[in-house]
Amino acid sequence: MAWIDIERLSFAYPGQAPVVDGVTWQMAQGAFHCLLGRSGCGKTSLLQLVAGLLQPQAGRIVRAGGALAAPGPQLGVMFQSPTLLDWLTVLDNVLLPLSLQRKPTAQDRAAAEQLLAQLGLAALARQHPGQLSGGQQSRVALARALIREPALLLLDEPFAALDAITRAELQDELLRSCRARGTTVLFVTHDINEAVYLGDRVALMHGGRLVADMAIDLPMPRTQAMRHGAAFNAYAAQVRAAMDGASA
Ligand SMILES: Nc1ncnc2c1ncn2[C@@H]1O[C@H](COP(=O)(O)OP(=O)(O)OP(=O)(O)O)[C@@H](O)[C@H]1O
Repeated sequence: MAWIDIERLSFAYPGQAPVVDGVTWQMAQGAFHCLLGRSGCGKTSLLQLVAGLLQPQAGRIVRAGGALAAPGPQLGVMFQSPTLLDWLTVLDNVLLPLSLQRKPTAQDRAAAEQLLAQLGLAALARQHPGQLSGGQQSRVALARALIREPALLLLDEPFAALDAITRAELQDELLRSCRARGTTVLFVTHDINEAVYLGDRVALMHGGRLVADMAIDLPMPRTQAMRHGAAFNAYAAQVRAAMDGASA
């Protein structure tokens, strides 16, 4: 059974045609699902529906693991812009989802320090976000999304603004973190190579509809060398063809 079962979901902004139009989609627990599509096809709107930040006009989302609050302890969210608070230290930014609800404990602080260390930021814990590079800020935002060990992680083009090398590093760190915790991931991107590298499955959206949901059967863990291999390129070509077919 699917962990998240999206049934004939539709959503329109007031006075407009639907931007999510009868989407049916199953997400398996612990799997990395990429949602790929051209700009404006409705990816962010669908992610916000899954997050509970928008309410559908038709259809429903059934969650086998119980209702997910938005944003609650079971749900982590990360957007393209890191949206860190500059008056807080890096460590306190990571602890923010906890400190909005209660006073962080010594154990919470140790967990945050450990996450920062895993993401190569141990030395920057007492700095403020304005003193960090864009890639370092994205790492802090990723640590903040992971601090409550959410069952479901929703990411909306989180690495789109980064240079290619930093982006590749963060993709590997994200995969490692999510595999280690068994996190279910919905990752929105418009980059075919990113979707194929990260995804167990790549779902394709076009004009508000989900037009394909393809399995990517590449070995785990992914390695950067795979990007140059025949299997990776065959999947990228398959996804590209499906995108071209959808817009033909
Ligand atoms: N708050 C809003 N009010 C009205 N229309 C909106 C709003 N947000 C998005 N839209 C419109 O809904 C459509 C889908 O937008 P959405 O952000 O979901 O697409 P997307 O696939 O995520 O695009 P991108 O890749 O450019 O972020 C677009 O035509 C957009 O202009």
